[in-house]
Amino acid sequence: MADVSSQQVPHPAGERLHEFLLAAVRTGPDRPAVVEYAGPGDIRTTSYRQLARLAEEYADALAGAGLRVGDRVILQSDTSYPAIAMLIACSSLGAAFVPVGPRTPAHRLEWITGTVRPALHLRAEDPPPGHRSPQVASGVFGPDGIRFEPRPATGRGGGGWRLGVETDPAYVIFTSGTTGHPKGVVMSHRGVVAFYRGMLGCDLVEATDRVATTSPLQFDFSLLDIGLALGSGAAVVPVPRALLPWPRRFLRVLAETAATQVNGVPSVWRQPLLREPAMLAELRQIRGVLFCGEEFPAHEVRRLQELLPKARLTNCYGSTESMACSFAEVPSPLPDGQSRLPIGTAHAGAELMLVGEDGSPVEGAGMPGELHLRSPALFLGYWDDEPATRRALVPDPVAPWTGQKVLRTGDLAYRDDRGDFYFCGRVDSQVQIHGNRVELREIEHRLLSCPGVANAVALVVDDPDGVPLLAAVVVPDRADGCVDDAVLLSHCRDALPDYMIPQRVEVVSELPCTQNGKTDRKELAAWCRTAR
Ligand SMILES: Nc1ncnc2c1ncn2[C@@H]1O[C@H](COS(=O)(=O)NC(=O)C[C@H](N)c2ccccc2)[C@@H](O)[C@H]1O
Repeated sequence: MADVSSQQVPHPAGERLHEFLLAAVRTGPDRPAVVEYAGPGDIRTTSYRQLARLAEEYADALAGAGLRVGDRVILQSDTSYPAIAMLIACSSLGAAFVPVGPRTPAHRLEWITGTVRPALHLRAEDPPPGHRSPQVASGVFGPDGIRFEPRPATGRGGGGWRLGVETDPAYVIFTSGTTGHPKGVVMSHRGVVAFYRGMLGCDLVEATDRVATTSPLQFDFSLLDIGLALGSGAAVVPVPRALLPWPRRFLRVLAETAATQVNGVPSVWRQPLLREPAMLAELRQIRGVLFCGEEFPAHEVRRLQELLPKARLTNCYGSTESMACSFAEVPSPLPDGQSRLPIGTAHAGAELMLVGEDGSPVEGAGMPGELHLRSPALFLGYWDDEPATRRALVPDPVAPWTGQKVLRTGDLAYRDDRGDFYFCGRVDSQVQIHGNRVELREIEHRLLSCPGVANAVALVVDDPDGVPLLAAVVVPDRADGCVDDAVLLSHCRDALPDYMIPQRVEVVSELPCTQNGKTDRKELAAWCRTAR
């Protein structure tokens, strides 16, 4: 029986993900590890002992199916008790899990599968119809085990026996890429555990807490939530994603599961604040709210503080290449004149620094520069993409001779006179849509591949309520000047996740250009604001 719990002495090669996540089995085996909302009045609690046991059952079945150190496993599921047990099982066998959403478009799943060449594609029970590569063994998993379809050959040939060590990949998360395809962020056990250790130093959560997670498994925010809860001996509360668009149902989940910490991108709060303030104010058990992925508008922060005066708000900043790196407590109440939240400074064990265009450190308060992160939690690199990796992991600008690499975040920021950083934009065309990282060029690649489109630009414009939305401006290649919106959007849906589908399409005869002939995106954005 594979032993994935932490009863064994931590692995001589260093602590790995499964040992970190199950450490609480030793101190509180019967404490709640996962609290699931199965419907009104139907709350299902799983203990650390039960979680460890299911992970062991999965690990045995996977080992019996021939899974080995270094293999990859596509894990297609929402965040759930079985999914958490499965990622623990993969970690215990030294296999890297690749989380993807249940409704990942076929093109995207096919591309990810062809890129990471997984040994196994595992889907949560009752999966929606989706892409399955005939070359890849697959299975369906749930609380009762794994059902392989067909059972993959055991004892696969080639590649010798390897020992799992902490510098091995723990997971690969695919995020938007500028080449028109997503890029795989490879995170090691050492990196993710180092981040978790730094995060626990912020004392955000206690063992009696229940941490509601609202992010999909393929967004590393969910992995932060799982590590924050389980690393603290607390419980994870997966909020069913189908309920998030319905504020009353979302808040009912928080009430019935007695969630005390609620984590999510800022936009999860937009509708509850607008439509159910009274119901939100009744959730007095909530003592912490953590958000990340994009800026939380100050007026919404103030409204949330009014409704949940006891809750500590934490602005978490970072990128998937280090999971995150800073946790700034929001002043309560947010001072009237303050329109922007600080992202603070790096968590214990890491350092954020500003670098100017000339490559030298920027020290003074108020001076903008590009954030660089020096940390043991940095990713290993982008999957099979050395050039992109070299652009992201660069020599330490302060001491390039050491060989140490630091993460070049692409984020612009400045320090205030207390030394706290404030995010102030990007150096490229990456944007955040409801907390999701989006390379506009990936959308443009897809738009341009649609028959009938001669040119296309994707951009973010604010709707009349000031909410950012994704717009596509296309130039048809036909003399009749028409592009069928429905055809264009269907073409996008075949390859892009839902948050990357343009919410507005404008057809123009030509794109405005700057003097040097580049598309004038500022002019285009201004035109979009007036075009409706
Ligand atoms: N608090 C912020 N204010 C303002 N802009 C931000 C902020 N957090 C990110 N961002 C932006 O989002 C980019 C990272 O995008 S991402 O790689 O998809 N990762 C995320 O958004 C989530 C990130 N991995 C994470 C996961 C779990 C907890 C915290 C952070 C950053 O480079 C920033 O541009």
